[in-house]
Amino acid sequence: MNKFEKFTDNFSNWLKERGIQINSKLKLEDLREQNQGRGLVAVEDIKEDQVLFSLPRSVTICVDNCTLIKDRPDLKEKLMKLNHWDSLIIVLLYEIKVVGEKSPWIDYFNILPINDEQNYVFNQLMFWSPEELKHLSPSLITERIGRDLAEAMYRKLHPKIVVHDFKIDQLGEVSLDEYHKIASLIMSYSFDVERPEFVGKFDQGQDSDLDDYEDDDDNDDNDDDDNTNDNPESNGKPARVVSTNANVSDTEEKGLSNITLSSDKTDVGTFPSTDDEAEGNIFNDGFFKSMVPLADMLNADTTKHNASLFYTKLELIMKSVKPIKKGQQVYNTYSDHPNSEILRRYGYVEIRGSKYDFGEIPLPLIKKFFIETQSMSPSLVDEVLSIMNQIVHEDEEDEMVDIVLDSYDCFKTGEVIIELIFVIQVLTIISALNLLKSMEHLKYESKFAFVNRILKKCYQLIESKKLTKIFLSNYKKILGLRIAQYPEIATISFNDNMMLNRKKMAGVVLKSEYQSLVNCLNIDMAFNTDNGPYKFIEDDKLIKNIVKKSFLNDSPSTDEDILSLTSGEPSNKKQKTE
Ligand SMILES: C[S@@+](CC[C@H](N)C(=O)[O-])C[C@H]1O[C@@H](n2cnc3c(N)ncnc32)[C@H](O)[C@@H]1O
Repeated sequence: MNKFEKFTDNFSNWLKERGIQINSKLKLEDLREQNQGRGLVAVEDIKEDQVLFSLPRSVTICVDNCTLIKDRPDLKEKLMKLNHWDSLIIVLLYEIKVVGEKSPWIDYFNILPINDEQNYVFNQLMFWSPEELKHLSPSLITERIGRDLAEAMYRKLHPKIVVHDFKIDQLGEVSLDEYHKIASLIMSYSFDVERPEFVGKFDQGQDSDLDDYEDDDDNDDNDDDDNTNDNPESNGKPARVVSTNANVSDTEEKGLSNITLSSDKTDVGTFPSTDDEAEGNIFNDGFFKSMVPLADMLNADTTKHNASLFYTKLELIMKSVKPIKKGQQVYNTYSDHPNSEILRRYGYVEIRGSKYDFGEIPLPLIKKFFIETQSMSPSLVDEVLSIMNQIVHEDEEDEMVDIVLDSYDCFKTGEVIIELIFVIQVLTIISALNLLKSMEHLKYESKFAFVNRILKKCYQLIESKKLTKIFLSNYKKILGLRIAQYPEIATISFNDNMMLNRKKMAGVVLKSEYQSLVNCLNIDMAFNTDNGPYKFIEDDKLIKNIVKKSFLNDSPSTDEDILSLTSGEPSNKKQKTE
C-alpha cells in the first residue's frame, strides 16, 4: 500500500471511529490519473434523494469546535469578533502547525493538500508566477487575484493580532507562503455551515433563501451563482444557502437546507466577500465558515452536479440530487462559476468548459472604440461616462441600472448583460449627435442635461425592446475587437486531455471566454427576450425623438440649444442646485 492509499485508509478508519457510515454503494477513490486527487465514486447505481453519508457537527472544524478554543477558552470571544476568514485561518494554523500530530483531525489533514504536497499542487492563481499568468492574457481574471489584499490581511494578523493581542506565541513564525496555503485551502475546501441556533429561523416567510437565489440567478447567471446569497450579514441568514436542485422543496419540508462550498463570487483571492464581512464579525452572522471532512472530498462539475450537502440542527447530510449510475463520480457544485473563476479559486478547469462560462468586454475597449472610430475625444467619453454614473446614482426612484461597469459579461448561452446594451446604445447616440453638432465645447451643465435626456430616451427605447441599427453595428464591431485580442490557442476546440499543466489550463480558460464571446455574435441569441426578439430601428428615428428638427441645423450647438431641448425636464443636477 503506497502512502496515498495509506492516508486514504487512515481517513476511512478515522470516519468509522466517529461512527460515520458512507453509503455502501460509494467508494473514496484515487482519481489522480484524472488530475482530480480523491473523489467519491458510485460502485452501484444510486437513486435520487438517497443519503450518501451524514456527519455530526462535532466532526467539523470551526471557531466553535477546535483545539485552540479547548486550549485557550479565553480566545473564543476575541475570535468571534474577527471576520470569518481571519478566525478560521488562525484556528487551522493552530490545529495544523501547533497541535500537529496530536490534533483529533490529523488523519483528515493528512489527506489535504496542506499536508501532502507530493500528491497535491496548489494551482490557484495566487500561486502562479508572473510568467505563468501571461498565458491567461487577455482574460481579465488576472486582475482579480487579490495578492495585495492577501498580503495586507497577512500583515494585519501577523504578528499584531495573533501574537500581540491573542498571545498565541507558537504562531509567531507563520510565513506568507503558509498563510496563502491555509487561506487557499479554506477557499477551496470550506463550507459556510448555518449555526444550529439559526437553523429554520429564517426559513419561513416570503423572503426565503430560495427566492434570493432565484432572483440572483435571473439577474446574472454567472453568479452563479454565484448564485449564492452573497450577503452574509443579511438577517443572520447563511451566506451560501442555495437551491440548485429539484429536491430543495422536498428537503425543506423535512426541515433541511442545503449548502455549497463557501464560494461567494465577490471575494477576491482569499478574502472576505464584502467590506462588511471583512469588517464585521462572526457574532452577527448565522453561520460558521467550517472545514467539513468527507463532504469536501466531493469534486465538482457544473454539468454533472448530482449531490448536495444539507443540514439540520444536529447533522450535515450529503444526498444524491440526481440518480448516479455505477462507475459515475459523485459531484457537488461549487456554485455557478466560469472556468476563469474556477481556476482562480480552486486551481482546476473543466476541460470542456463550464456551464457558466462567459467572456468579458472591458470598459476601456468600449471607450477606445468610440474615440477611434466615432470621433469622440477621450475627455468627452470620460465626461459622458461619469455623468451617466452620476445620473444613475442620483436616480431617486432607483430604477436605473449601473451602466458604467469595469467590464461586461457575455455568456456562453449567447446572452449579454443589459448594462452592455445600455452603454453601447447610449454612446452610439451621443457619438452620432456629437458628429452632427459637437458637444465638446459645451458647459458641464449642458452636457449633463443632454446626457440625461439621451439616457432616459435610451431607457424608454430598451424598455420597449427596441435598439438602433447603428447600435447593432457598433456592438458587433466591439465584440469583434475583443475576440481579436485572443491568441490562436483560444480558437481551437476543447479536447479531452485531462492532464493539464498551468499553460494548458490557461488555454482552456481562453477557449471558454473566446467561445462565449463568439456565441454572443449570434444576434438571435443575444437580443432575444422572453417576450420575443428586440426590433432594430433607424437611428434617425430615435435622434428625432431626442432633439428638435431645428437643433440639427448647421450652426454649432450652444448651451442655450441644449437647455431649450431639455426644458421641462430638469436634470438631476439642476434639481439639486435649485
Ligand atoms: C473540495 S476539494 C475536492 C476533493 C479533492 N479532489 C481532494 O482530493 O482533496 C476541491 C479540490 O478538488 C479538486 N477538484 C474538484 N473538482 C475537480 C474537477 N472537476 N477536476 C479537477 N479537480 C477538481 C481541485 O483541486 C479543488 O481545489
